[in-house]
Amino acid sequence: MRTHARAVVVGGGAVGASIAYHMAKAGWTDTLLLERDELTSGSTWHAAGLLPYFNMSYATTWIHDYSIKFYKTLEEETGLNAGFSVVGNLRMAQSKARMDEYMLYASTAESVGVPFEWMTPDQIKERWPLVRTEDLEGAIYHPTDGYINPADVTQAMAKGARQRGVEIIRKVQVDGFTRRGDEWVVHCRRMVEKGGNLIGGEEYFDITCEHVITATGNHAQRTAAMVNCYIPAMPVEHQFIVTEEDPMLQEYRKQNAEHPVLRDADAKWYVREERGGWILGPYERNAPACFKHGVPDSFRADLFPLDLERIEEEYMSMIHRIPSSENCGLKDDFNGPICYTPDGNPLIGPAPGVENFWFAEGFSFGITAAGGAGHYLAQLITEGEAEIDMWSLDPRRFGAWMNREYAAEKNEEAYEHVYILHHPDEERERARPLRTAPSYDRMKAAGAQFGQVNGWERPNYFAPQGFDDHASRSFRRGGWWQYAEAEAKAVREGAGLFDATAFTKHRVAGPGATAFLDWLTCNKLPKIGRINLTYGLTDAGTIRTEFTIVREAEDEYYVVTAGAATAYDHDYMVKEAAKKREDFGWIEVQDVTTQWGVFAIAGPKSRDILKEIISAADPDTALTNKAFPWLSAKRIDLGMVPVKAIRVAYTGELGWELHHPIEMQNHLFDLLMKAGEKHGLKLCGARAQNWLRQEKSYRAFGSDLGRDATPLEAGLDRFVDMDKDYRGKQAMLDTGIRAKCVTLLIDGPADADPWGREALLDGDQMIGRLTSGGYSVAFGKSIGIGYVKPDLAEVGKKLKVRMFRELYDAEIVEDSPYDPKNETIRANG
Ligand SMILES: NCCCC(=O)O
Repeated sequence: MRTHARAVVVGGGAVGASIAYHMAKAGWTDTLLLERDELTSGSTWHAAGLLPYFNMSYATTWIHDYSIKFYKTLEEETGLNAGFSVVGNLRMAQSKARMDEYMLYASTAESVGVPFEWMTPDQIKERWPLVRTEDLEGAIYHPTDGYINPADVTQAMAKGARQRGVEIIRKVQVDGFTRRGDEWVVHCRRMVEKGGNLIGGEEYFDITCEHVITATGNHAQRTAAMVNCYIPAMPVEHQFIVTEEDPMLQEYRKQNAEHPVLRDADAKWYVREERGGWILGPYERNAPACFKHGVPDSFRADLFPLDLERIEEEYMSMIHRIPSSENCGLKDDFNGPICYTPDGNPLIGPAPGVENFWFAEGFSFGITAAGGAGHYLAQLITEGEAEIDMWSLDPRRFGAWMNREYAAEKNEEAYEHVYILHHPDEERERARPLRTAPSYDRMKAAGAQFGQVNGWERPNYFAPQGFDDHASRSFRRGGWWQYAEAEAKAVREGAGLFDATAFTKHRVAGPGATAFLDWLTCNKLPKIGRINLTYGLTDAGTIRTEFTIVREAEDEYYVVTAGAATAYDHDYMVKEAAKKREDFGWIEVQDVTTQWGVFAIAGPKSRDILKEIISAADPDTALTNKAFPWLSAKRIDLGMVPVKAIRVAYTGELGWELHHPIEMQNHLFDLLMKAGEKHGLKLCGARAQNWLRQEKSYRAFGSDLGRDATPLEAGLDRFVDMDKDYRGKQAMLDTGIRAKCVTLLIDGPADADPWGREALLDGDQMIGRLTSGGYSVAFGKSIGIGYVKPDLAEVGKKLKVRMFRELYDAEIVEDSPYDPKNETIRANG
């Protein structure tokens, strides 16, 4: 019996098999895969096997692209034919808005290099006459994807893994994990078998390893609980039905090739051919989450009963779209659990708070994702970093505040959203409001239209009462655009107040704190009372986290990071601090996010407003440049509220962040609003802020800054100290400059701004893409931040940006096109 492996993969579905294969391919041949039943016996066996390219997320698009290309190579390597039918993928649109959605998606496809074509209704009809097209606007067509046999592709990957040295052991149940020194002990149980028959009784044994990777599908919550984690990976019932043969389809097929997989997103279904009939896969409303409290042990390769009523609408719409299907009876049905997460993306990466333990859970597109997920996760484990930015899939993007009830609500919503029109300005509605700052009700009464960051409600913009945000959403300038424009102007001309309570805040203190942060980040640490913007790097030298560090005392720091990244940053700092305590001394890392509310006041009038409420011997001088210089931090008192005031403003105007005890937020809000009345203080939201920061070329973590660019590529040289040593420095230098971040002013269409994913072209060559986009009130045109080939990153360079299939002029401008000398930020008074 095997007692040790370098890596143990738990779960023998498509994802687990792919991970084992890719770990071995990466050189970790001492990998063991454990499966409690037979390979594929979880969700894999009842998956429909679709391999769609279409996905709005970059990381997921890369992953799907890898899978599709990889599956095409498997037969040659393993001799097993996985049944890949490269029939293509026709995604139909019933409305202009849907075509707009496809055009935005096409930006992702174009920048990743995924082939696609546009089709008119007539072209569809000509090629596939069984499809009704008179109510269609058009379609996007991917010729290179299709579908595969899920069980066969899993077996092929498993065979490939074995050929590369992986051992696969079936019928082994993992009951727990214990950390022993630097190792994991995997506690296993096996049913005693003889000659293929269970003969009763159980065998218990342990396997030790360096790394554990779990791909346990519907069992994800139980698996995570074994290492004291909660992850919101919970299955939702998904049904699909198979019809009897369609005589008209059979007739058609005598002369023609198979139909592509047909997707009528507006009708919320896919349809593909299956043995002369059709498979219909609906993504209907009201599909229930299941196994909220775990999968019963009795549920093995089982299914739920079909609920035909729930999918009646989608069934009828298939008949509308393919009239010949009306006469086909129902031959078979599947209603099985498919794992979801609150945002519909899988969880691929480190387990929060746990060393050398990796999740590959929550896959709702498991067959399409398996190949790429295995490949990039193996890179992450064996090389320390993947070549794509995996942040949007990182398990730590979800906070520790989530629970089963939340997951059930959101995962049902994610299921329903598979085919819903995804406006880039969409805000999903379920499980809200949940995390609210105290001023939420006041903001709401003032017209706030909220978005969500890590569950926190945060105003996107303020509109008159009765304004319908949902109806205002668009791929172009939505109904909210005018309010964001007014807010952005108010900040440039007067003053605006933003709620930034969602920011992640940590206290890092102790005798080892200074040496630790100095090693963790690439900029010089600030002096006491000052702040610095700085970056934590990955081992590949790319940007892992953006930190605003306030030094409050010699060994005491207040560290502010992105609101979306609380668990991600906490996990990173805690794990790294634990490793460095021996070298540096005691380091305390405490998440204080929920203790501090944050307002940001910005604009030329912001000082005048604060003067009215500051408790100081001389309010007129307390906030001057001398008393309170730019990039410094101080404790001040505003009314009765003790405030950590930080002189920065993400909008690029004179301003302060006011970090205050969260329980005093309403008092502070009322004070600010009253004092601001005569100065025209305007409540503002994240949309205006996002536009304003682009005028200053302030990069946003998560879109402009991520694990695929070094700070030097991101043009952040002024925040990079070349003299000191820090994590990732050498790798950053070795990487060189593969692409360069630039700001562009864009003469786009009259009714739209870029969203930050559009392709950039030089002539007809794609040379980069936008990572942010919006509108500039200072220049009266669209603006964007993006990455281009380094030799083209010259001020004045004229490029084209593709929006809605058309090319528009874009020009690279000097960084910080608004107030390049920072005069307004430094304004005295
Ligand atoms: N399991 C994914 C089904 C949705 C789609 O292929 O469009």
